[in-house]
Formats: sequence, C-alpha cells, structure tokens
Amino acid sequence: MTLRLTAVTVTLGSGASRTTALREVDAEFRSGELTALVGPSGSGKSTLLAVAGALLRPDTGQVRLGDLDLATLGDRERARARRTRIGYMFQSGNLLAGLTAEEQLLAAASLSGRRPRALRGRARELLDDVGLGHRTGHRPDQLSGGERQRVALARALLVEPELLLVDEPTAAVDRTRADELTALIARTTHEHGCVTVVATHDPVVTGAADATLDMLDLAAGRPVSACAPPAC
Ligand SMILES: Nc1ncnc2c1ncn2[C@@H]1O[C@H](COP(=O)(O)OP(=O)(O)OP(=O)(O)O)[C@@H](O)[C@H]1O
Repeated sequence: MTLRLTAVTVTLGSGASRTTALREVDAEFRSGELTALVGPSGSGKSTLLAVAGALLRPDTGQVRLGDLDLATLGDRERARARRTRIGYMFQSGNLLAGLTAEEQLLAAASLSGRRPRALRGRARELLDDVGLGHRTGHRPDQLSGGERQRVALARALLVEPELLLVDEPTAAVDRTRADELTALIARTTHEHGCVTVVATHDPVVTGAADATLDMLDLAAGRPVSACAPPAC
C-alpha cells in the first residue's frame, strides 16, 4: 500500500491572505516506512498532512491511498476513510470535550466499526505506552497540551490505521518522552506496516525515520526519492 500525491496544488485563505501552500507536489510514501517530512516553518508540512488525511481537498491533483483517490471521493466516503483507515496525531490533539482519555480511545474504536468493549484492555495498554497510564480518567481540560497530544496518538494507534499522520510529536514534551514517542511511532509503523508521515523539526525523529522528504525539494519539483538517511 502506498500514499501517492500527484500534482497536488492547495491554496489557502482568500483576498490579500491567499497563499499557495502546495504547488504541483508529487510525493510517494510506502507502507511499513516512517517518513519524516522536514522543511522550514511555513513550507507546507501541515497542509500536506491535512490533504493526505482527507481533511482538506486539494484544488487540483490526486491523493491516492491504495486504490482510493481521497481528493475526488464524496464527502461520506472521505469521512469513512478518516474514521477507518487514517490515524491522526496533530498539535491540537483534537480531543472531544467531556470524554476521559480512555473514553476518547473507545469512542474512536466505536466510530471505526470496532467493538469498544473488546478493546478496553488494549486502550489502557496504549495509554500506558504513551506515559498516561495514570491519566486514563482525565478529560482534555485536565490534561496538558503534550498529554492531550499523546492521548491523540494512543487513539490513532488503537484503530491500527493504514495511514498514520503525525504533526510535530516531540514539540511539547521533554527529551526522554520525545525519544519514547519516536520509538513507539517507529515500532508501530514497522510492526503494523502502516504508511507513517511525521512532520518534524526534530533531528531525533529524522534519525529514527526510514526516509526523509524535504518540502523545499518538493516545492522545487526536484525528483524526490525518499531515501534512508545513511544512503542520502
Ligand atoms: N488559513 C490560511 N490562509 C492563508 N494562508 C495560510 C493559511 N494557513 C496556512 N497558510 C499559509 O500556508 C503556508 C503553509 O502553512 P503550513 O502550516 O502548512 O506550514 P508548515 O510547514 O506546517 O509550518 P510550521 O512548521 O510552522 O508548522 C504558510 O505560508 C502559511 O502562512
């Protein structure tokens, strides 16, 4: 399974603030590989994740996840793909107000068509893996920003997505936790064989990645082979 972007253009905003965030971008991401998406602030990393995750429709171009073109699917099918095939860990966490950490995971499992009761043990295990075993009963307003983001990662992993999209996983946590989260994301990618794309400024994440894509290369239309760091 691959995620393939072909000639993807995205413009954001309107009037004076209108910006071409991605221009004719071609990129490919493979299953079982963690690809680090790097580039300066404002170079379009978050926009690429949003397009890849069917959260934003490109103006033009194709976004193929396996045999689905996420760019042209109807709204209902896009929502279904988001619930069942794609996991997100974004900077905001995007948690549901009023639900505890554990309930966030079980609600996502239910929405993806799985039986939440059967997954309760696994949900606790994952919360433990992200260092939140002692926070399973906390609601979003009782968690720090970094903790909310980690709940979102555990939630994404519970549904074993084909595509895992992660935005700056290490920005809001200390170095030790950052290293643990990086290792967890890499291990999950290799064990479950998902396509994983991580936008990052952190050299530790880049070092753990199987491949690196630089937004500046994409923007310049340079041929990009997402090669493993030692061969680059
Ligand atoms: N709603 C918007 N309207 C207009 N321009 C926008 C909007 N959102 C983002 N942009 C612009 O689109 C470009 C790409 O933004 P994006 O957030 O994808 O970059 P990024 O590489 O993820 O940055 P960072 O590393 O700072 O998170 C930037 O120039 C940004 O200013």
